[in-house]
Amino acid sequence: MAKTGLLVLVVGPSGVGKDTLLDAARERLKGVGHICFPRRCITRPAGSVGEIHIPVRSEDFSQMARQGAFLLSWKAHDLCYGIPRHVQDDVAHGKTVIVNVSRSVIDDACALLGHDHVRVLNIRANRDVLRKRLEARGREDALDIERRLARASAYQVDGNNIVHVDNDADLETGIARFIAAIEIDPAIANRA
Ligand SMILES: Nc1ncnc2c1ncn2[C@@H]1O[C@H](COP(=O)(O)OP(=O)(O)OP(=O)(O)O)[C@@H](O)[C@H]1O
Ligand SMILES: O=P(O)(O)OC[C@H]1O[C@H](OP(=O)(O)O)[C@H](O)[C@@H]1O
Repeated sequence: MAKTGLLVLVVGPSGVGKDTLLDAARERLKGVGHICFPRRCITRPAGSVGEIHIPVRSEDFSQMARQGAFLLSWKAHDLCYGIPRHVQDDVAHGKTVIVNVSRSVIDDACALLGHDHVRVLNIRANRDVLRKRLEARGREDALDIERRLARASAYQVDGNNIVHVDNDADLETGIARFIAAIEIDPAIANRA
């Protein structure tokens, strides 16, 4: 793979604000030509609360995976998620591609693209904050919220290509920190 291009993995527990921060960054960085924010394929019905995604029927997802449609895929919360394969070409062509992924696929991404082509933005907030946000979002029922909170500490995210972003304050502060984490990293902001 050429030396340009970067895959930026936005990770963190459910409810921490990944999609909200990504939406804000997508809006604020839309004039920055080399940065893109692809949509994920998810076996969740269209029109659900939260992120805009590419809805895929469960029966179709496994076939798509077998056919190589996804660069990265995983299961969580009784759903399947996939990052479209074209992301690999985008990175190879010098794009900075920013996506929300499971913490479980960080190692896969590094193995596929090489450590030099992967950055991780680990979004953090404490458990009480997660609970309040999941309840306020209202997309999941009480049992699903408990399962999501139980999963919150299931993964340790550490390593030398990781930037931690605290989203424990108000939204504007969280957005400012997230954008700063993108803009301060020359590898993310300046690759063209
Ligand atoms: N800094 C913040 N202050 C207040 N509310 C926030 C903040 N950040 C996000 N939220 C709210 O918290 C809820 C959860 O955010 P969001 O859906 O973006 O989380 P997520 O990390 O993408 O979760 P999931 O992994 O479940 O998709 C949303 O309703 C969002 O509006
Ligand atoms: O706990 P881990 O595996 O890191 O994250 C699992 C998945 O859970 C969330 O799903 P959703 O967006 O709420 O459907 C995240 O977006 C991520 O894709």
